[in-house]
Amino acid sequence: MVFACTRLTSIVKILKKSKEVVEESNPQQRVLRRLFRYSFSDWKLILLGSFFLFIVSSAEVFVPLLTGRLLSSVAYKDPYPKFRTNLLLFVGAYFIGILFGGFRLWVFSVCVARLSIRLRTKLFQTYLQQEIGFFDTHESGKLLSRLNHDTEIMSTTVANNVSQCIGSVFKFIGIILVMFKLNAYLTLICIVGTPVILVVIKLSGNTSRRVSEKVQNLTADSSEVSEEAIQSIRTVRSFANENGEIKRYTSILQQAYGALVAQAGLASVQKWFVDMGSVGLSATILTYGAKLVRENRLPGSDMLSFIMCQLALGPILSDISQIYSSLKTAAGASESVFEYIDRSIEQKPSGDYKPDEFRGEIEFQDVTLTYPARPNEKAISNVSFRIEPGKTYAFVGPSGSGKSTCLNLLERFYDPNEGKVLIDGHEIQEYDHKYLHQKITLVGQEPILFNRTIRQNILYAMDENEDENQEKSEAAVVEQDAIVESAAKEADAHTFISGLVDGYNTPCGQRGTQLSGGQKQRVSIARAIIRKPNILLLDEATSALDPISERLIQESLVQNNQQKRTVLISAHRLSTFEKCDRIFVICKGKLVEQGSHEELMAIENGVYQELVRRQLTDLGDSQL
Ligand SMILES: Nc1ncnc2c1ncn2[C@@H]1O[C@H](COP(=O)(O)OP(=O)(O)OP(=O)(O)O)[C@@H](O)[C@H]1O
Repeated sequence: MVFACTRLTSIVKILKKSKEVVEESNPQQRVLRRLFRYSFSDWKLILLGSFFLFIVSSAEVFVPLLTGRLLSSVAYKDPYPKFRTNLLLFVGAYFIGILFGGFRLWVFSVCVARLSIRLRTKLFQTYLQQEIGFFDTHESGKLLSRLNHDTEIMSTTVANNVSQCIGSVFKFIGIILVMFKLNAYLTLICIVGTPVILVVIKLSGNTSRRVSEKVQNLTADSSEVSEEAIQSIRTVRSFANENGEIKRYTSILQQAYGALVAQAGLASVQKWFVDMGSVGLSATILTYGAKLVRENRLPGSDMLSFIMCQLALGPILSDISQIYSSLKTAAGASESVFEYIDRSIEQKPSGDYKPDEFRGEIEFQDVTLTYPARPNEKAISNVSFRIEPGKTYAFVGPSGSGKSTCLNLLERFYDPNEGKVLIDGHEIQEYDHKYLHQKITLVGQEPILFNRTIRQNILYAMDENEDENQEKSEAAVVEQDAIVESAAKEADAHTFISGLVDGYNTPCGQRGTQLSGGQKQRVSIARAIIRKPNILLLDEATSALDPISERLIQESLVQNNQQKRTVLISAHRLSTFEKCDRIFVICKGKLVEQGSHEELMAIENGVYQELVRRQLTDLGDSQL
């Protein structure tokens, strides 16, 4: 007895010490604590679920005791009244366990769903607030895997474990109390054996965490590959590289399979140890118990109850071992999710400057930008220019020279590493985010449409459209339709849209794949101008259009610029830029020439002159 107690105390000390060391050095513990804090915001539900669990566990604890009593009542002279009472109690305990078990399941499933929603919303919100450079350096497949897969692991594991853990603790305490009541010596044997099993669980849990981290990373890689292949199916098909993509995908799955097999093997070994430990314990108890019964120190029915209690302890320990290893899995998933949630945005936050008057005068002062994905290469360096409001400017130059980069800076996709971008004399960072993007709109090189109708895509730019579910009056819908139609006309899109069977209600497909390149460009121009921006940025926005459509759009946006917008165009075609008020010639990230078409043509051996000459002789600009 003394030996048993000493052993128990030393094991408890070792466990305590190792816990302190692990807590200090192991960030996983911090991550898990944080995850639990997330789930504890549903404390009322958890409390309710715990109450149901308490009832279920209490009912289950009484079953072994009642079984023994049921058996001993048969030995009475007139066994039936006693037997009936015990039978009723026995069935009642089971019934209560089943009934409240259902309630418990329901409450904890609600907790899982709520936690999952909270985690996903938080992570999605975090993603959307990151600077654009973040998306240049983080693969979208990985981000989506964290959002869909890892948050699911976190919520199910945590909520289920909270439930399982509370249930196991209740049952464990209840059963130990019943066992003490039946026989203290036998109970002490049980208690001494239990920590040994717990140490096995702990040791295997550490390895299991490493393996599960690997599985999660490989799962993220596989979603990256599959997502890229599906999104680029046209390129895959045109190079007949379906098998190559399948091979890439299956090779990652194979690696994940290897890790999963190792994980399953580890779980089995752990289960063997735990179960074998339980069997060893049972054999010891049976031997000693039989001796006590033989010596009339313990009634046979109590021995039976004790064995049933001890058998019930096995699954509880097994549950605890599973809780431990699945918590390790959740810790792996949480680490990467929290890493994103905690990421500090590497861009100065927008200010709150919202002037009543916005003229649209732009100034670049010695601007240099290095993209985060290519930190050793300057995309543009020391670029300075001034743009007057209400005029049209063009950025011209060879491919990759830095034209789009200048426009990206005006959208604040990136902030300059050096120099300043000023609008109406104020640094662009000072402006309120929403305000700035109401005043400046970009039509990109490869416009992306959403998987919605043409009408919804154009209306995407209207602020009041933020809540799509909001009911609108008939008059408001008619007014909105008129606005959409007028924007589409200005973008020369109305004719082709009206020609479609479903007109403005035609779906565009994912990323606009159900429309032609030129149609997509026109819808995206309509989407940009419906916002009535003061500064319109057109980055190769008409490159896919036929010359007639391009001329029509130019006439409405540039020549008949009734709203006196400032228009900045990045273009390769002479027809697009020659009539602009002023042209900036960008070459290798530097502003090398500026002036009107005529002024630039007058520069002997100038870059612009060469560019035009090559276009006219149809050589293209690739060698500039
Ligand atoms: N997101 C990015 N991350 C890293 N480098 C980039 C990124 N976008 C552009 N670059 C690089 O910056 C340089 C300037 O690119 P930019 O898109 O401004 O050229 P451009 O003149 O608009 O070219 P094009 O006429 O072909 O559209 C190029 O070398 C390009 O490879």
